Amino acid sequence: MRDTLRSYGALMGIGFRAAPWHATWQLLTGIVTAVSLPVAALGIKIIVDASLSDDLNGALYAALLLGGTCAAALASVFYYVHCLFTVRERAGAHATRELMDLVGGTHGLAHHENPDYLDQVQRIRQEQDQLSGMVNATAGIVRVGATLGVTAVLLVAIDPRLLFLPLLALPSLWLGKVRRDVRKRADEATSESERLRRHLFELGTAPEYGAELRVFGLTEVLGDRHRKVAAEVTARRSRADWQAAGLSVIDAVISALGYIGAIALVLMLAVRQEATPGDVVLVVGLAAQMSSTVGTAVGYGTHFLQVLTVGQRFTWLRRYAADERRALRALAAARDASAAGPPAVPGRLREGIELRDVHFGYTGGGQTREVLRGVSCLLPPGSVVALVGDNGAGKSTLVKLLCGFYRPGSGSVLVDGVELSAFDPAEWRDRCAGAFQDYARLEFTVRENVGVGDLPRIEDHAAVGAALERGGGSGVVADLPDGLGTRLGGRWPDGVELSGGQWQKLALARGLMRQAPLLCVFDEPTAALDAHTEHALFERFAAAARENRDIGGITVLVSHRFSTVSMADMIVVLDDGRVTETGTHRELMARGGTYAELYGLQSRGYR
Ligand SMILES: Nc1ncnc2c1ncn2[C@@H]1O[C@H](COP(=O)(O)OP(=O)(O)OP(=O)(O)O)[C@@H](O)[C@H]1O
Repeated sequence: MRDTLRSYGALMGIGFRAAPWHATWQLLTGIVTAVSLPVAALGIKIIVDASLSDDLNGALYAALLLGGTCAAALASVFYYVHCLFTVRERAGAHATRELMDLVGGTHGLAHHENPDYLDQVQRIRQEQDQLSGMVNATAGIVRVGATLGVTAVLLVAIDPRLLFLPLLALPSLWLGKVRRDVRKRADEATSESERLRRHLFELGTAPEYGAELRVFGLTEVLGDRHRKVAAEVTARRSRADWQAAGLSVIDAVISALGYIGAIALVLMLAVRQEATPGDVVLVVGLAAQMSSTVGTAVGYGTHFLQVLTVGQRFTWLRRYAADERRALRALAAARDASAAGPPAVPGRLREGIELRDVHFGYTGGGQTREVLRGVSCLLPPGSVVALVGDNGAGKSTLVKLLCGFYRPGSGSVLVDGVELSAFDPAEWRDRCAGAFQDYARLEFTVRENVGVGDLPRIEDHAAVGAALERGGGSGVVADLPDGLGTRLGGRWPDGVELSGGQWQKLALARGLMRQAPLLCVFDEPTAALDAHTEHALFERFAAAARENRDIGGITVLVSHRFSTVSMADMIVVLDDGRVTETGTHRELMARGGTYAELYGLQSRGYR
């Protein structure tokens, strides 16, 4: 219950922080709109009774009441709708911004491997529109409550037995919930098939898979599978729709019986002179309003529960991020409390980076699978180190540990003898640079795309130009209509789409923006480039790294092309999470081990 209240408070907080006045006015004008309907029915009753008893003044006052109520209702409806859209829009922007901060602001990458985290984030991303809907859902429920409340008072004033009419909202609400559950069960039962249906559609229509589908003649197979899965989904969901329709009929019958019962009761009272003709008109009017009020209540109730479910995920994510921040603060406090204070990241590396018996595993499905099994090696200062090994040997994982994205399960990563985890993570990150396999295609201008690699110098055209030159991307820019100012990405009217290799060259340039990094990693960022271009680029990186020797910066290259890595000062061969060989190309060739064997195989393949 506390969690539910907290989620509710969080979503209302978003609405009220984003648009405080509009949110308040939405609630207030909602009440005015809601009350105006039964009050208008009351006005009609007074007019009828006053006219029948020749009370001209009473009829006129009632007419004024009616006119005033209608005017207030009309004005408040307009303002209500204006407030609704404003709150939704501003709260939506506020919520998505917070969502980006919560997901992107989490320090490491480990949470991206946590299945619970991934599941929650995926669902919130799908349902993020709902995050802005709590003020609206609340305003709707308040409206319904106000209408039912005033209606109940008016009916009780005629005869307390008429109270059963608003109470009939309860079975309607219950049936509405049952209908929602029926549909939800059908959605859940078909969610996997639905995901498959979407995946098949995506495969069949995405341009990037077009060539492969045609070569393998898969278009028809995919179409058949899609039809079959879609038929399954539709059959299950239409069964649920029929059940829901049956429940709606029961609901309608109960409402109709209530309507008839209320009119019969008031007519009986009128015959016995216990109710006026105006009372009959009032009950008929209120009973007619009742069915739409109950329908609205069911709609808003459902909406409220849906928004609340997303809100619970959102507060889960907030808590997760807060726990992570707390853990980081505790770490920082521990660093601060140590006698020497928190160590500063060195200006230059003197001893290098040492991996000492590093173990690391990914956790998923309640199990941890060890990927690095006791890795030990020293990356000397000022060196270019190449990491090689089969697919899945653990190269990328090692690179991420060096960047501080993950912490070893056991063992140490020491930077000049100091535990990497002892540094302020942001400070260490500022001294790292490079490019990764999964580089981002930032659809900004070329200057921004590259310049974000060193935010303080994003406007520095010369720095961006130099990084492009080093990353082999100058030729890409030369062909673009507005040079560095060209907008990238095919989905924009003035955007230019690039090839995979061209995007990759920009990602490389981005990774080369920072000045004097202590650690520069290139984790297969050249897979889309041909072997010669990769070789030339890596030679350039290595030359730049050697120029940077005075600060002891270490460059780590990961590649499957042995001809490319042969120029490194040190080659580390990883096999199934263990270092099996280290040395220069010459030393490893002389040893005649795995490296020599794979190098030989590859060079024969190229011949
Ligand atoms: N995020 C992850 N969650 C779970 N397991 C992972 C994750 N990333 C990698 N692994 C597993 O860890 C092992 C090492 O992966 P890693 O990406 O480090 O290898 P790699 O040597 O870089 O491979 P490749 O040359 O194919 O890029 C693999 O078995 C992989 O399946």
